[in-house]
Amino acid sequence: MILFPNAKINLGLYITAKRPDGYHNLLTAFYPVGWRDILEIVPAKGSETTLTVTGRSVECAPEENLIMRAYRAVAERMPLPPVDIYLHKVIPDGAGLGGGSSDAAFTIFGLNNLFGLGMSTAQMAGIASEIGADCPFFIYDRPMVATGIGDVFTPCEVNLDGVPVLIVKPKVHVPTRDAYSRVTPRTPDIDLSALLSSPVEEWQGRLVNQFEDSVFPLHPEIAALKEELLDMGAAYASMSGSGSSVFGIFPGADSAKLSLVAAERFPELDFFVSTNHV
Ligand SMILES: C[C@@](CO)(OP(=O)(O)O)[C@H](O)COP(=O)(O)OP(=O)(O)OC[C@H]1O[C@@H](n2ccc(N)nc2=O)[C@H](O)[C@@H]1O
Ligand SMILES: Nc1ncnc2c1ncn2[C@@H]1O[C@H](COP(=O)(O)OP(=O)(O)O)[C@@H](O)[C@H]1O
Repeated sequence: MILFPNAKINLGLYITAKRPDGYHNLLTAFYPVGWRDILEIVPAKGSETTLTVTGRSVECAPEENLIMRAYRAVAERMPLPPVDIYLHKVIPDGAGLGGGSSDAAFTIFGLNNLFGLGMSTAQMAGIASEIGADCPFFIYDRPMVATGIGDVFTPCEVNLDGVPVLIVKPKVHVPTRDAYSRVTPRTPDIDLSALLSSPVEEWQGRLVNQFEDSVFPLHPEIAALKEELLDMGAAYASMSGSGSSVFGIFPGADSAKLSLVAAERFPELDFFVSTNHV
């Protein structure tokens, strides 16, 4: 079975409270984009489950890879044969794009289909929530307003079909835990679903990622990249999640031309132009 785990961006992100367990409640919209890894799951040749990673290197031991954690979380609950898993890593990590969480969620989904495990979407999301706060979203993988720790969902309408979104990853890596430790929670006076259903030209200045307040002073190159996307004509630009990726939304632009412009402007950076949500 071959799967193509996709990345996400956050459209607005507000950290509303610190919880007694150390996690934070937030308000955000998750928006799936077409930057994808390649994941193959096949019945094992031997008696053990294996993971082989190619492409971009993932900075953790194979058994700590979120894919293996997802396999073990399913195997704890039901009989599961060993599998050989092949990951070709494309999505940058430490990027606020949820690439590792997506791999884990697609592993749960893939095992469910490959072996006819009969898990419901809600059961799969429940297992995903043990892997990471971002992980359950990828089981649903459609535009969602999220609250709680990012695990309580309401579908939302975002009118970006066919609109190019340019995502650029600066070289800096922002650890999620550090980013959360620097924010001061506050409750925003905003109706996020209503704002997202308004034209994208009305978002800048009204739709905010609160992580920018603490991440930009530490990493001015991320702030500069956001400004550059606005200079290039983005109707809206923001950092995604806890960074370090920045994205710009370009209504009316030609995606192929935008890719060429990005390749000229950011010759040393990873970037991707996504035109449709998944
Ligand atoms: C910030 C967000 C926004 O979508 O995304 P990324 O920037 O990572 O993509 C997410 O909340 C990241 O979710 P995820 O990356 O799955 O976080 P986890 O692995 O569960 O947690 C990593 C650490 O972040 C902090 N954390 C995470 C989620 C949350 N709601 N509150 C927190 O305080 C905790 O300190 C935790 O130890
Ligand atoms: N399959 C995976 N892909 C990417 N990162 C992974 C994976 N498994 C574990 N990790 C670890 O998770 C961290 C980043 O996860 P990721 O979800 O890509 O973060 P972010 O959304 O913050 O960019 C990295 O430190 C990496 O070592």
